[in-house]
Amino acid sequence: MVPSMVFPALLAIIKSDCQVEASETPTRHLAVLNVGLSNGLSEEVLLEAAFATGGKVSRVEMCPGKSYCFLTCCTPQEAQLIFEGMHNIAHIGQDGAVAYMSYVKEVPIFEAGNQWNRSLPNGLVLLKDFVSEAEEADLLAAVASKEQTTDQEENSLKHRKVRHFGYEFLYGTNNVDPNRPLEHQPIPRACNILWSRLGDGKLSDNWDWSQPDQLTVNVYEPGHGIPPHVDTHSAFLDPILSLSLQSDVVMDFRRGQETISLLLPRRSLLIMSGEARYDWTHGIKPKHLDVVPTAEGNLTTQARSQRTSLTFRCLRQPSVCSCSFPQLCDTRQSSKPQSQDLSEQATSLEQQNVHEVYDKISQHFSETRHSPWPQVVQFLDSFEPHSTILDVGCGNGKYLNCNTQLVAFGCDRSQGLLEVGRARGFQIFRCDCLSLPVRSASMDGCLSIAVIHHLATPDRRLAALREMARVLRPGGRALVYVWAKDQRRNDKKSAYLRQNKAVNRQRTTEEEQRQKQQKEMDTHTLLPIHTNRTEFQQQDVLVPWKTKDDQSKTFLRYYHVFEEQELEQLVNQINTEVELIKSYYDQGNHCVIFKKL
Ligand SMILES: O=C(O)CCC(=O)C(=O)O
Ligand SMILES: [Fe+2]
Repeated sequence: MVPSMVFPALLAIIKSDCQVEASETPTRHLAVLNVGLSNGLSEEVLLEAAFATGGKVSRVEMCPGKSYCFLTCCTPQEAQLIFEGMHNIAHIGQDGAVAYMSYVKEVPIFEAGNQWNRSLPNGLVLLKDFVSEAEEADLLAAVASKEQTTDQEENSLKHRKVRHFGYEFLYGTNNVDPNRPLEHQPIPRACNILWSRLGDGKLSDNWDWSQPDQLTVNVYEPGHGIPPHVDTHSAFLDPILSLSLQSDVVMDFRRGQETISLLLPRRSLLIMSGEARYDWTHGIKPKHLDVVPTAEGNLTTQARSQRTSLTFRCLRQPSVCSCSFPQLCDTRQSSKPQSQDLSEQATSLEQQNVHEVYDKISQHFSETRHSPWPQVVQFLDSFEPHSTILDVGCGNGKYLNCNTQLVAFGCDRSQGLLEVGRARGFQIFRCDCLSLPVRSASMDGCLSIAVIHHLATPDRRLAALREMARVLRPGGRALVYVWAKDQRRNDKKSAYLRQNKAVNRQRTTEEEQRQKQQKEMDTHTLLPIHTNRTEFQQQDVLVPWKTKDDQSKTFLRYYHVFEEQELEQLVNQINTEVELIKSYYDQGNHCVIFKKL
């Protein structure tokens, strides 16, 4: 079969997208059509299917926002194994997408996904070959021995099996009870070989402890993992040690949206201290295969086998943490009021930092919003004359008269902005985007431009999309724009970042003011105040708005800035039958068009 004859349309798309040419004879490279990030499929499910064919993959390129991806093998023969085992045969992911393959002459390289070539989080140290194979066997025997597990059943609820020594780690509270040491189950003596190996080095200079008093043993079968977490600050001192036995595994460290993956080889010791212990989460994805870097700088897949890890910690007493990393610190968090539930907190945040702010800044805000975005206009122009369009969160109504052939309505929460729009003669009404007073299936099109990033929980953002899906008629289409966390694409700064240069002179005073405001707020909120016209460090932020007349007066608007693919994933969760028909990045915004089926 000549694949390029079979899927000319799909191949034409990848050719025009990434200048990749199909090859009629086998090469090392395969394009996998119909399998990609935009149809919700991950590298992992793809690799499992490829692995099952017996062919070995040396590199994977998932393409941001696309429904295809690429695999590279060491030889064309390997690629052929995968081609023959998968093309039009393999059903990938939960929905069973059929994989269509084609040999290609080469593979494009995308910037995304390179979480390997980054430097490690500060305070993270990996000591390879920390124990010998003989010591590994002794340690495994010591932590497995039956006499020591008498008063504790292995806990299979957590998938992986866990066993504790010294003190039990209580998963209900994520803490230990210092008054209840496991008297009959001390840390096995076999572990003592480890401390002398650490004791004399510089490594231990900043440590809070010299010998651990708590050990958790985790036994992972292939496919098991541990969710991203931080070991409770108030429960344990610095550092945390983890010895890997029996199998390599990849551990992911995350801070905000940054992810760094690290291969923990069998018999290595991982030391998490300082920032790595307090400010980054660590976790292991529940997978059978890991993607690991090769010495040549490629990626390859590696099957996991059973892995046992020994995590050594030392209790903190009293259990009050005084670290300087508030983000994940339970001591800091618990001093904040926690009385309201999440949705109440979300509504009050939106009330204070969205609705009230827009009401106050409406006049000035409206003056800064005049030129319509070309791609939004293009979307509006794609409708037949006399189509009904609802702009949800229409602000001053600038999209309502772009195409006078349409019957366009707008709605907004902000009384101030509505007044501006009303004065311009638009048909607008006041409502909340979570409950549109509009009949179901009545609109040909919906717009939501820079609106749902002001909603403070994923459920509320999804609910807003569902409302739009509800009011669309079958066949109707919606366009949604949200602010992207990533304000730079292909090395090009968004308009928002580009303004930075112009205001450089003010920068220091702005930054000082921001820090001052942040200090004042710290006692009741953990949301960071963003420094305007710089890249986003976090997804949930307060963005300052300075009024025109009184520069000293700053309003803080709440934003949830979106990660790559986050908006697409929300669209996939809308229950009404909708189809994502386009997603793109436009000057600092993630954008989707979806259609009601
Ligand atoms: O398996 C590991 O290496 C880590 C275990 C861990 O993070 C924990 O038990 O808190
Ligand atoms: Fe941990």
